[in-house]
Amino acid sequence: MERYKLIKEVGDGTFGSVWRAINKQSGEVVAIKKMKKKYYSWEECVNLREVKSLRKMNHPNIVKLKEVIRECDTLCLVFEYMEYNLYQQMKNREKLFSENDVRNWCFQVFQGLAYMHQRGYFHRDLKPENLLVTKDVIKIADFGLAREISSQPPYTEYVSTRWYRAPEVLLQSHLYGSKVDMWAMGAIMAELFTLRPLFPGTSEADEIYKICSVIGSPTTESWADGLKLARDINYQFPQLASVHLSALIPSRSDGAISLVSSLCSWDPCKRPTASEALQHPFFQSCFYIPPSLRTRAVARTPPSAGTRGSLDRQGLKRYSSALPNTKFTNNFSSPKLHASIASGVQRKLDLATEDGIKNKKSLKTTQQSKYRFPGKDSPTSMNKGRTARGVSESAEKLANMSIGTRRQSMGQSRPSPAMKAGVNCISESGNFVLRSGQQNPTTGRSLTRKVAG
Ligand SMILES: Nc1ncnc2c1ncn2[C@@H]1O[C@H](COP(=O)(O)OP(=O)(O)OP(=O)(O)O)[C@@H](O)[C@H]1O
Repeated sequence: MERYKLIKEVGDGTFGSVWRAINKQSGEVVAIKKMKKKYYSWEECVNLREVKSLRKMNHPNIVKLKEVIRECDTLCLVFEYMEYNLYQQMKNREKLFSENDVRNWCFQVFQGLAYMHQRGYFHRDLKPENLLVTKDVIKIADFGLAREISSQPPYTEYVSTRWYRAPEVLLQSHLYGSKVDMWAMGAIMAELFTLRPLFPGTSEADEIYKICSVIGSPTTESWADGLKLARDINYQFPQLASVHLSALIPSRSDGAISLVSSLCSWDPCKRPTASEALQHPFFQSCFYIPPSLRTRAVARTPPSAGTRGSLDRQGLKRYSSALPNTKFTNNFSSPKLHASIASGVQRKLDLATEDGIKNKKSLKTTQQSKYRFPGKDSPTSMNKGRTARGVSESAEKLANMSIGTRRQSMGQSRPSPAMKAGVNCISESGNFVLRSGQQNPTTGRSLTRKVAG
């Protein structure tokens, strides 16, 4: 760690505090995530989900893990540095993003997701805070909850930030998969368009209520499996009609509305895969430029997005049924500040109401979304209890909405017994470098929690 100079804390998440730092030798600016938990063995570090999954990823839209260092039982993950997260981009903005901005970002994220899903991983915690931006390039970060698709369900940990959490996870399905990322992307896309969260639930029950009030309560046709999941936990969906998304996301193209609508389908099987999303007519003007083919001529284009001349017929056909009577045009209307958006509804989770799930009122009242500040009082903060206890509590809470409970069995990895602390390092190349005896007494210090920027 003495090779790096820490400059400024730029993020404080559940698992680690993130610092902007400089590599003293090369001058390279990096982001160093200092994990809060102590790591008493190197095995523990290399088996960490974030390390295991990220080491296998090499994609322009996935944040690069450059180095892993264990020093004095503190684990530090060294990443390429990114300037902002998407939430920071949105929070103080008054003017809406253009449809092209949203298109370019989403096209890149879907490429990262398609790569990740094809490699057998899904992220499980996509949210604006985990999408990092430098100039017009966007990358997926925070693989702390990433799962191998081939790993054996049931998945029992507390998963994803509530506002972006897929209905099958809210209903405690143990068999969910990569489509949870697609749901989250639908919610994120809508938020990018309006600068307001689409489903700002104040509790898990309210989250389902908010979803029902936007996409309508599920039916046998729209999600038979979901009705069964609800029956299993004695949960009754509130009966609500859907609202056309164009009313909530005004002044956006039919293609944009159609994509958000298909991503936010109750039934995971009806959500497009990331590769299918890339074929959606919304992206008809985008194309992928493989890194090896990039030239100076396209240097100003985001590394993985460009302009595609011709409409992808297959994509149009696939999606023409998503919204009947939808015409796909390239005629994107200029964003107008909708009155309700201009009024500045933002988000802050009322923590007091989180437990109000037992209060049946929470199922009936549509809560007003409020301002949210990064790292504080956000639904993210609820993940601070991403523990076995958190799961059983949430399961119980949801079941308490009506009658009866279904208990989950939960496993949580226990830290290995303390081992002699040394300095371990794994580099970008994937080679292990053991640097024992280079302990830096200062690196074990505890950091104050502070959110910068
Ligand atoms: N590579 C990076 N470059 C710049 N900033 C970063 C980088 N990685 C993370 N950050 C900042 O730090 C914040 C927290 O990082 P991260 O999500 O990895 O931590 P976490 O403890 O896993 O958080 P969470 O509570 O979301 O699980 C991010 O939202 C982002 O603002």
